Amino acid sequence: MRPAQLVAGRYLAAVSVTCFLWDCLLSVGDEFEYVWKKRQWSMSRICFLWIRYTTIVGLVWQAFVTSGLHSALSEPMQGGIGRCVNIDYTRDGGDSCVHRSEIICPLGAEAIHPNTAVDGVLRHVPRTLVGVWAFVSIFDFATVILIIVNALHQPYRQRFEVIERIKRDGILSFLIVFGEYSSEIPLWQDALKLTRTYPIVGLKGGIGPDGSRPLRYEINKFANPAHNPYAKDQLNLFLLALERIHAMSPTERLSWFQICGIHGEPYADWDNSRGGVESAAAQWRGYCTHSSILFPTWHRLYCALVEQAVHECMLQVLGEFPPAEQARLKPAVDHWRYPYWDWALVDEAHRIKVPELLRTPRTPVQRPSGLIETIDNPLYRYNFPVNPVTGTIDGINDVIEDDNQIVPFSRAPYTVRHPEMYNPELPFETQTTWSKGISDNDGVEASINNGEGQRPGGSQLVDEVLRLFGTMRRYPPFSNTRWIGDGSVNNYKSLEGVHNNVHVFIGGMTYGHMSENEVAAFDPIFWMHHGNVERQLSIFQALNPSDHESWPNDPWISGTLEPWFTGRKQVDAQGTWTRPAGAEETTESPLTPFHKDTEGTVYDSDGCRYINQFGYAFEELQDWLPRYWTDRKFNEPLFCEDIIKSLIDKYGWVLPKLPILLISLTSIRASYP
Ligand SMILES: N[C@@H](CC1=CC(=O)C(=O)C=C1)C(=O)O
Repeated sequence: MRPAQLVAGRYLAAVSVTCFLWDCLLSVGDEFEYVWKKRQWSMSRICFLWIRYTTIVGLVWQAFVTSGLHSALSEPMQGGIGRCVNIDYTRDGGDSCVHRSEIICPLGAEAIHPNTAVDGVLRHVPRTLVGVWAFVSIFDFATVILIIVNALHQPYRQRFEVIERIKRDGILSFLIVFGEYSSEIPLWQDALKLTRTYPIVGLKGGIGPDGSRPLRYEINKFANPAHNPYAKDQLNLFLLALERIHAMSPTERLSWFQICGIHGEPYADWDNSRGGVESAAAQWRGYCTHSSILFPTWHRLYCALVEQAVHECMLQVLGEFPPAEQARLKPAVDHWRYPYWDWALVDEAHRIKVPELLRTPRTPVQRPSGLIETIDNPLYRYNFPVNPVTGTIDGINDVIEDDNQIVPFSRAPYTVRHPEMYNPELPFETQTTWSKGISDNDGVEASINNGEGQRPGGSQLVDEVLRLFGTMRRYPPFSNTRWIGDGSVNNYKSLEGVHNNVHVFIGGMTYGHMSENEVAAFDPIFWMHHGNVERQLSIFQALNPSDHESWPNDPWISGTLEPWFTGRKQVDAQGTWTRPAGAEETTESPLTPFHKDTEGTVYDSDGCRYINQFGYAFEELQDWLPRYWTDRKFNEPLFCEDIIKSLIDKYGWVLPKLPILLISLTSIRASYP
C-alpha cells in the first residue's frame, strides 16, 4: 500500500470510530428503554445487539490495527482480523533510507501482502480470503433484512420510527464503511491479483508473421548500435527498469527480492506454490533444481520469468515519457529481450573479459523527463533491503561452508563478486568489500582466465563449451552433473557442470554471492550468466533435433541420439522446497513455482520444451530466415551447419589444441547429405 493511503486509512479509521461511538452514545437511552428493559428475547433484539456490538468491536479493533500500535500482534491473530506491517527498509547499507510503509489490512493482512519483515517468510495467499468477505457481507445483509421484516410487524407508528432509524443508521454506516474500505480498494485489487498465479508466457512484442522473434543479444552486441538497431534506447530503458525492480518492496511478488528469492533463500512460498519440504538432512530448501535432470528446463522458465517481470517495469517506465517519446520508444520496448553474457568469448589476446556494463559501479541514464543522471549501476550489484531494527536482511542467513568459514550474507547490504575472505574476528564494518559491497571484477577475470582452486579456467572454459556441442548427443548426460544412468557417452562435462564453474569463478573461492546456491540469483550477473546457459541449451536442442535417429558417421556416438528425456528418470538426491530428497524426476515433474496461467497450472519440462513459445531467439538460431526454407520445407541440415560454423567462428581458436573435437564437429557436418 502506498504511504498516502496508509495515512488516509488511519485518519478514516479514527473518524469512523469516533462517529460511530458518538452515535451509539446518542441512542444509549433508547437502547436501554427498548432493548435492555424488555424481558422477552426476540429475533430483532438479538440482531440489534449483534450488529451494534460487533460493529463497535470491529471498528475499534480495526482502528487499533491501522494505528500502527499493533506490532505485538502475533501469529494466532493473523487468521482473524489482521495486522499491520510498517517497514522502514534502509538501502545503501544505511547511508540513505527508504521508508516503505506497507499495508494495513483488515482480515488477513499477511494474506494480502506476504510479510517478510516480521519473520522473513513469504506467505501463501489463501483463496478463502475472498470467501471470508463474501460471508461477512451476506451475513450483514441478512441481518438488515431481518430487522426490516421484524419492523414491519410492529404497529404503524413504531414501524415508521424504526424505518427512519434504519435509514439514518444505514446512511451513516454506509459512509463509515465506504470511507474505511475505499482506502483499501487497491489492496483488494492486489489481493485478487495475488490469488491468481502469475502466468509465464514470454514476450509477444516484435514477433513477425514469418515467425521471426526478437533476439536475446549477447550483452556487448545488445549495447552496440552496429548490431542492435535499438541499442541506445533499449539499454536506457533496461537500466531504468532494473533500477525500478530492484527498488520494489520485497513484499511484492515481482520484486527483485522475491524473484531472486525463488532460487534459494528466503526459504519461502512464492506464487501460491506451497513448499517447506524437509525430508532429510541433505534436503535443499530452495525451489531451484541442481544436480537434477530438471536443471535446464527449470532455469529456462526462471529466465523467462525475469524477462517478463523486467519488461513489465519497462512498460511502466515507458508510460512516464512524454507522449511523442513514448511513440518513438514503443518499438524498442516491443523488441527488447533480456541480454546474456557469453563468458566463453575472448578478446584479441584470447582473454575473457567481464563486460564493462556489468562491472562499472555507476552508469548514466536518461530519465523520462529528459534529465541525464548517473545512477548506481543495477547490473553491477543489488542493494538488499536491510531491516533497520535487526541490521540484517530478513530471510537471508549466513552460510557456514564445509571448511567452517562463515559467509556474512545476512548482513551484506549488497551482492559482491570475488570479495575478500570474511574474518569473523574483525568488525564487519572494517571488511569493506562486504560491508560496502565492493566487487573485484579483475579478480573474476583472473579466475576465469587462469582457473581457480580445482577448477580449470580460461581456454579450458572455451573448450568445455565446444565439447558440450561437439561430443554430447544425449540430453540426460548433457543436462546435469549427476547423470549416472548412462556411461556410454563421452561425458566430458555437462551443461550444469560448465555452468557451475562460472558461478564459482564469479563469486570466487572467497564465497561471493554467485558462489552459493542460496543467494546467487540476487547478483544481476546471474541472469546474464543463465541467459547464456539457456542459449547453450537451445543450441544443443537445435543441433540434436528429435527426428534424427542416429549419427552413424560420428565416431563418438555409439548409440542413438536422445534429444530429450522422455521416459527417463533421475533421482534427485537433494530435493527442492517442493520435492523431497530422493524423489524421481521425469519430463512430467512439476517445475514449481512456475505457472502457465492464472489458474495455478504448473509447468513441466514438456511444457517448455521449445523456445519459440516464449517469443525469443538467439543469433545462431534464426530458423525463420528465408535461406532455410524452400517450398515450405525447413532445411535442417543447412541450419545445423550454420550453427556449427558460428560456434567454430567464436570458439574455434582452441580447436588446434583439441583434435578430438575437430573430428567430432567435422563428422557432424559429414553426417548431413
Ligand atoms: N554450488 C556450485 C556452484 C553454484 C551453482 C549454482 O547453480 C548456483 O546458483 C551457485 C553456485 C558448485 O560448487 O559447483
